[in-house]
Amino acid sequence: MSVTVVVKNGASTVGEGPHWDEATQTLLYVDILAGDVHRWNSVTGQDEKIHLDASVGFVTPCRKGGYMVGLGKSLAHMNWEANAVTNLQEVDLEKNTRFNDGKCDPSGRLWAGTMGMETKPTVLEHYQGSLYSLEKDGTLKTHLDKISISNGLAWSEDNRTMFYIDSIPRKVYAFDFDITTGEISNQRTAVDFGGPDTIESLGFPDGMTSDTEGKLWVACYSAGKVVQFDCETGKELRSVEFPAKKTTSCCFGGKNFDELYVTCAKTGLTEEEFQTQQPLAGSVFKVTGLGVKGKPMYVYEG
Ligand SMILES: O=C(O)[C@H](O)[C@@H](O)[C@H](O)[C@H](O)CO
Ligand SMILES: [Zn+2]
Repeated sequence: MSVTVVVKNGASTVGEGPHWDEATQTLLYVDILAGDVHRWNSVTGQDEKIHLDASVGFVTPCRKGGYMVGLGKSLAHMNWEANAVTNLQEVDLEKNTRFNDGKCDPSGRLWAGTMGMETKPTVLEHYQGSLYSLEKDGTLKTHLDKISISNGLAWSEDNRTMFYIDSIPRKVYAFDFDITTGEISNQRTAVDFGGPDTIESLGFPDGMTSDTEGKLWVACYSAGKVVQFDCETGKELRSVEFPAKKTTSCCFGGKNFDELYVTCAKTGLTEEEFQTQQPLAGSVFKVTGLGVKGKPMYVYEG
């Protein structure tokens, strides 16, 4: 197994939301607080970016062209070439929140959640966020409220379970998932990161993905790790370490979906800490030789 840097310091704030675009062999990711969407071309090695006028929590391609982004409190469609953004839905009207992580489910519906504004990483007013879905017909549904940091999403191989992270309780939740109606029910804890004594070693669960064996790969923010968990037992199976502490999310990519791409944040480090301790903060990493695979990511079908 080896970890390499593919985009050194690609993000200047919070690198997040990696999405492998199979058709173009590019990796999309966001730099949340900078308001930037990045596109790294694995063939040419070029990293291009587009700047939007609010924070951007996630990016995901649309079947019809362009991308969906979580822009401030809006779900918006972005046309990269035209540098044009169209707001489709606005949420949390009375609240001081922003969209954070988002991802499409196996039927092409978009799921995304919000969080309160952090005064520094992981410090924020709790319970201000909600989890939403944007149906393929463009309607918005609210599924959960009182979320603190809405984060990673993943679905089981049989599409009957949805996994979802709220970073502050430090839990990966499982729900029964009805792919036809898009309803979630029967919330339980799949992985519990444990009590305060485990913050040092495991950090906060952040973004995640699943492999073809149905195991979850969870980025452990502030621990500099991505950990593979068995979602049936909640047990840690394997751990991959990175030369940056604020690991935020991961996805499988590459021609065979056997490479794990990992984003991380720089926000919260002083310039001195960045220079002397974590000069790779904000970079995008690639892990090869894991011996597991993911599969093509879902896109918005609306
Ligand atoms: O990456 C994210 O999802 C958030 O936007 C970040 O702010 C951090 O990860 C969070 O502080 C720890 O969970
Ligand atoms: Zn996240």
